[in-house]
Amino acid sequence: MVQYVPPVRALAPVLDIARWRDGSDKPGVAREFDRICREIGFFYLTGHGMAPARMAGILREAERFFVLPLEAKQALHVAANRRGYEPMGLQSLDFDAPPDLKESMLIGRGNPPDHPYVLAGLANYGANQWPDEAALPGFRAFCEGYFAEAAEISRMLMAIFATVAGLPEDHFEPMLREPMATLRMIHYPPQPGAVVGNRIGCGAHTDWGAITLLVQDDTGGLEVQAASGEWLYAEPLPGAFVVNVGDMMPVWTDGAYHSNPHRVRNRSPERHRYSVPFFMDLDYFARVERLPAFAAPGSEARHAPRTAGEHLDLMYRLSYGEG
Ligand SMILES: O=C(O)CCC(=O)C(=O)O
Ligand SMILES: [Fe+2]
Repeated sequence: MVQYVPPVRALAPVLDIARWRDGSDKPGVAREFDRICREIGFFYLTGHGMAPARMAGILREAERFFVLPLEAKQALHVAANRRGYEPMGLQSLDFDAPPDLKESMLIGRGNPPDHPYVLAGLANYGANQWPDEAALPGFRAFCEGYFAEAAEISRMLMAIFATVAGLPEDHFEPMLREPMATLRMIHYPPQPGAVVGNRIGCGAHTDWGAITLLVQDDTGGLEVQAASGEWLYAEPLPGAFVVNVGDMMPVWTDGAYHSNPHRVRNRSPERHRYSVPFFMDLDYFARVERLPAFAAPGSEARHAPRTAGEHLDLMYRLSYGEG
């Protein structure tokens, strides 16, 4: 358990990918991505192309969802495939800390029931649980549109990473064809005053996949731990996503990139905080191991190879106390 001590300064790096998107300086953007990720696996992403209205819109949809009566949300109670509504207090992202002060709505790609991964009973695939259209008009369509664009931006970041590693831009595509991608809408009630019993909005954790794209409202509260051990505020930057690399990156890069611990405390005395991370996790069966570009000659890999799905399953079980 990570004992809560407030941060000391602010997260700084900004990666602008406009020159990747228009093709004017792909190598320059790849170099900048690499430079930042070697320093800290967390940065603000600009030049990504998502309209501000869509970024604001997904936060608005999250708020519309969470203000529904509890019974309406409970009717969508999270299923074994990890899609649906997760009430307050179910998960401890810092595994042996008290449960997180948050409620969530988990949305995936909505694979059909005859999809082989759904038939095989793999979590993170399969049907979503949507509220009634009458109760929340437009919610589903908006979420699906956001999901598709967030996935595209994540794929672009993976193409940038492939370039850094001296690989073709589409190197990771086979691992992203059937991704365990998840949109998690989150509501954090206000938590003013001192932290009691080390219980906060979400406990210190790393993300478990490849890359995460986060949109947060202007309440603030996200905190990131640098490799030095120092905690940093990752306050919202208008128009930017907060992007972080997940646990697969240190494996690919032999520890050159950090999957930094982070946590949330909504310090506001009265404001409810809404945030929406989009987790771009790989295909369940993707095997992740050190890439040649990151292997010093004759050295042993620092991190054992792993299967993306097994890692995710283990982390889910630990964070829900099913360890
Ligand atoms: O709400 C946030 O700002 C971050 C949430 C987060 O880190 C997570 O759900 O993994
Ligand atoms: Fe996270």
